[in-house]
Amino acid sequence: MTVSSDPGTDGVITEEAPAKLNLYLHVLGRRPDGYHELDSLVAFADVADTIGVRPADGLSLTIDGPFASSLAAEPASGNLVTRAARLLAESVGRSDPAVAITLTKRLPVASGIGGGSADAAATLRALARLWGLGADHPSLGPLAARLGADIPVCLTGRSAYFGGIGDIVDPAPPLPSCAVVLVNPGIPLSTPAVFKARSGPFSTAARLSGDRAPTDAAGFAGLLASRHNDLTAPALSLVPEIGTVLEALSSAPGCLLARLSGSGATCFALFGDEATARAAAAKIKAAQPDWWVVPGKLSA
Ligand SMILES: C[C@@](CO)(OP(=O)(O)O)[C@H](O)COP(=O)(O)OP(=O)(O)OC[C@H]1O[C@@H](n2ccc(N)nc2=O)[C@H](O)[C@@H]1O
Ligand SMILES: Nc1ncnc2c1ncn2[C@@H]1O[C@H](COP(=O)(O)OP(=O)(O)O)[C@@H](O)[C@H]1O
Repeated sequence: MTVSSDPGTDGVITEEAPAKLNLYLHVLGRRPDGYHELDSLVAFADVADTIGVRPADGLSLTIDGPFASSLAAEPASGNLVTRAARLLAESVGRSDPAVAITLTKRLPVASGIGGGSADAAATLRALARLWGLGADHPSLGPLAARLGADIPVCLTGRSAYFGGIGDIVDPAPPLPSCAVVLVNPGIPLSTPAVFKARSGPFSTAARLSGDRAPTDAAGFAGLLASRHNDLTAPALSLVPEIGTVLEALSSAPGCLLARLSGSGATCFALFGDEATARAAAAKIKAAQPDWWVVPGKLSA
């Protein structure tokens, strides 16, 4: 996780909020409360929103960046960033968060890469630094879980398995260096709607055996190929364009694996090196100028 010096000369503390990718996602069952039990290997890409915090008279949130307009219609009080700030302030006995927060929104909203969850986790980390609480303050984990199923894994920012409904986070073995391309067709997809559209039998858990992942991207993609994302069929039923995105990624030269992330509609493909990923991204963007197409790499 990249962080700025602590704090910057302008008094702002920044934290990156990277895109989460579900390298595989198996749905194991449905609990009586409607939540689903999951088994997923989660990794992060070097494509991120940025959170900045600085002391102020009261709590405020300013959103900029290419996807700021996607959040313009929602009240700032409902944003996961301000909810995270209020909850952390309450839990450490601060009556008011008294911080000005800036969110630079580069990740598409409601797109299966956990941008909102990453923003909330980055806010918790930034405020823990601003308030001198320490990165392992005992309030952070429980607060993350209260804010959303994906947020505990985003708090660590490292590749991990998640189990339970996303609240059980276990370290994953070191992943090989992999280049990626992320593609979103510009259609938001609601996570509850996708879970609701899921049908059919449940899967079994499929963690990689042993404590090692292959050391090369091709071997790793081969292991992932025998796993899947169980939300692909319901997501496709709601947004058929996902099929076009997966085809564009799969047919790109050098693509090792193309898959939907989370509940979609963002898809990713793995490549052995960054030059090949950049070439694939340029070709897809030229054919589909309205899509969000970003090359990058998986973080360690
Ligand atoms: C599906 C995943 C996979 O990583 O990612 P996204 O597609 O959202 O990025 C996550 O589990 C999403 O986590 P998150 O987006 O935090 O979900 P939450 O806000 O807690 O839940 C939103 C809704 O999704 C459904 N939900 C979520 C998680 C889960 N394990 N089972 C569910 O059934 C429930 O209907 C819930 O009300
Ligand atoms: N900071 C935020 N960024 C994105 N979405 C947010 C944020 N705060 C609240 N939300 C809400 O969370 C929903 C899910 O957003 P997001 O995390 O981008 O999607 P996903 O869970 O599919 O990866 C959005 O539709 C929006 O209403």
